[in-house]
Amino acid sequence: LYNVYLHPLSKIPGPRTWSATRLPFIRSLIKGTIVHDIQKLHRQYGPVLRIAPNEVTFAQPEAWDDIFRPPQGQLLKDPVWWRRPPGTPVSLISAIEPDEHARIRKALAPGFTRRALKSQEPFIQRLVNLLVSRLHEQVQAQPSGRAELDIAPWFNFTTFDIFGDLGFGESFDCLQDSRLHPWIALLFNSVKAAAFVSATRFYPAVAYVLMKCIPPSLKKMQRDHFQQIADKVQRRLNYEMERSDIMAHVIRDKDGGGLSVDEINVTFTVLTTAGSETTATVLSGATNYLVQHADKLKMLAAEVRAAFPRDKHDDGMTLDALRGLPYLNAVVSEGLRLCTPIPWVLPRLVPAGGSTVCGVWLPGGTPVSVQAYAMNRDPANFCRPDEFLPERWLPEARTDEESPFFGDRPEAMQAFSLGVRSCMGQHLALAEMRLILARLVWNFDFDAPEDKTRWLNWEDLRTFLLVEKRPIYVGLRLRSGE
Ligand code: HEM
Repeated sequence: LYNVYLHPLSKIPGPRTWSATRLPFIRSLIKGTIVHDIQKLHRQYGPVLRIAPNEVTFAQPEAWDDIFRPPQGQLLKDPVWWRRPPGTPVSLISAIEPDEHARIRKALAPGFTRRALKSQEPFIQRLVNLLVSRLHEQVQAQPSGRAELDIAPWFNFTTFDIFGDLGFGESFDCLQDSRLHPWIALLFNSVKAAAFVSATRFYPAVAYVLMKCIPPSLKKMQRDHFQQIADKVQRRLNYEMERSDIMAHVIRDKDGGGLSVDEINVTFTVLTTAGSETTATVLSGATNYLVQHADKLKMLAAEVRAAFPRDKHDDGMTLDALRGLPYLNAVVSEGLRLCTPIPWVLPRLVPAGGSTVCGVWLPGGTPVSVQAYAMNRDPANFCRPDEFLPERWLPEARTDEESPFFGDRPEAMQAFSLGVRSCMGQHLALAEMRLILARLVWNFDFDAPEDKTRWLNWEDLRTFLLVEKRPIYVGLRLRSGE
């Protein structure tokens, strides 16, 4: 009764059950329906929504600035989600205190600039070449000349291999072996459990008991999982030759008092997932939409093939050259909008003394978050929001008043977030997505599965901190005439 009627947040719209206790939120988190449940609640209650007794979430473009780059200084991450077990080293992602975060980010930053990306390009190109050859083999193994396969793992193979190469100087060899490295397989298998463990954090006593109940074999598995990355880091640190990868900058900075080996280990463990699974999700989602929208796929293939004529090999597709293709960029942006891999950016805390977010005054200590999924699919921000329409991102949609997308609010979509904690890997992610999509449509003719029961509806996927994995079947044959 206190929470519903007397709490300082009692005037914020939201369902009574969610305002009264944290339990409906937790149920939704464990079921994997949190993103969709909150989207429905936003439709019903508006862009400012109370989703727990003490927490408010926003689906309004202004929330990006108010939460992630307010003029009075950054709002800190909510420790409920990021608290580390005592004695464990801090990583870039778990660092809450601004000075500590800035120190780690500064050590990593030189490895993520546009200039650094240019020197990393040969590593990326080599692995995307390998992806194309592997898919060639899949097609050639079919007497009909058409392979129908689940493309999602192939994107994971490629993005994890790329991060492995750029981060540790050795790829995970997923493309080489055409299978997920056991480290990644275990990561995917533990995602649901991770959502469950996160849910217990709201009840420290439950979390304590749960941690005590974890069998020693599982704890060992967790230690071994971490150790594999620590071993990779160690091998890279011992590497004698100069290599223009992400770690090279960290090593240079280490001698100048940068990160400790423990901090490198934990930071690169989280980076492996942050830098690979995210990009693979968007690539899977965009490809899923493309094969189900043959007209858009045709336009993309036409643009890429015209820019890189057939008499030249597709090796000429440099990252720089691809940056200038408008339809390719539009497809990537539409993929980021509809299949955003971080559909709900975890909460920040309103500073002591309280503050105003989207015109609503909130007491100090209130967790506030942004619902990217709800915002990206809100008709107030995007015309025909649930449809895959890359045209909305073309430059003419901004200038032509007749365009149905003239009234879109592109600033509502901030897939990489904003401010001092925005995504460090956005140049790399965009480059990978452009290159992989372009190389695929240049080399292959894609289509949707003949059996419609194999079509995936992206909205059906659940979210357990990461977006659920399901097969994305596509048909592919060698580009016609070859
Ligand atoms: C399509 C792909 C990607 C998307 C949509 C994406 C999105 C995001 C978002 C929304 C955040 C902010 C999270 C928060 O504040 O809670 C973030 C943070 C971050 N991302 Fe990405 N990301 C992508 C790919 C990558 C890649 C390829 C890398 C690096 C290899 C990367 C590295 C990072 C890092 C290091 C942070 C933490 C920054 C900090 O706390 O200072 N991301 N990303």
